Amino acid sequence: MDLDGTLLDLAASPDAVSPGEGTQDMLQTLEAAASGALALITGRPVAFVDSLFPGYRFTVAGLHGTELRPGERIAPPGAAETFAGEAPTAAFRHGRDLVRNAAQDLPGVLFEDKGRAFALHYRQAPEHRAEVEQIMERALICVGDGYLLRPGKCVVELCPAGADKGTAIRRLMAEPPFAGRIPFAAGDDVTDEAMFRVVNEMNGLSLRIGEPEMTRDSLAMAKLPSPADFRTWMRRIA
Ligand SMILES: O=P(O)(O)OC[C@H]1O[C@H](O[C@H]2O[C@H](CO)[C@@H](O)[C@H](O)[C@H]2O)[C@H](O)[C@@H](O)[C@@H]1O
Repeated sequence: MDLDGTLLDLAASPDAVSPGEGTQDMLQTLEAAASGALALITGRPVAFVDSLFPGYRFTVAGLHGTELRPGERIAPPGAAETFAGEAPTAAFRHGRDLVRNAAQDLPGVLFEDKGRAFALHYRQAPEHRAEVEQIMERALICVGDGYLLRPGKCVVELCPAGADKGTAIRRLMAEPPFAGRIPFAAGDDVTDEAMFRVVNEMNGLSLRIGEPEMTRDSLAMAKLPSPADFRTWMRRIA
């Protein structure tokens, strides 16, 4: 499942999210019931996800599938390294610094450094959307080949190309304990549609979270209006 807007309520800034009481226990219960076949598939870095769930490592596909780290139920702590792809190039670091500096001139626009990716958020300053898009388009030219822009909810991200949430599902489904199961994927954003496409191809179940006007064109076969509804449903299953 996806995190922001699916399991977690959306917040004003990237750092202001919290899983809320009981969510970690619920996920661990579901993970145990599925013999470890539960993964968090997110645009966040793996390290940020770990910080949300202290003392426990879930299986996480981070940075839209760029990073992959098996959880402690399927690989003991210490044994499970994060696969993170290529290290950032000098051009990437230069592009990132340009964007960080440009954000300082736009009140309410937030820069998020995610290691091998970065994002510019305009949730608190929607009037700057066009400038944010232009800054990120210039950054893409600056970092060169091997990267792409991902527009999301009040955000534009610059990420390594070559992976998305659909490729993350394929990689997970090729290995135990996921292999041979019917996949279920839940998400709330355009970047989650890649997961739904793959899960639907595998005759699995796909669920998009969001109000009906936002989810009308989704590939997902089922819809729920909010993260709170999703958590209630997951708790019932747990
Ligand atoms: O794939 P996800 O787990 O859904 O992550 C997508 C991006 O989510 C975060 O941004 C979004 O959530 C913020 C906190 O609620 C919100 O302020 C922002 O407007 C949303 O776009 C995160 O900051 C990004 O790094 C993720 O890629």
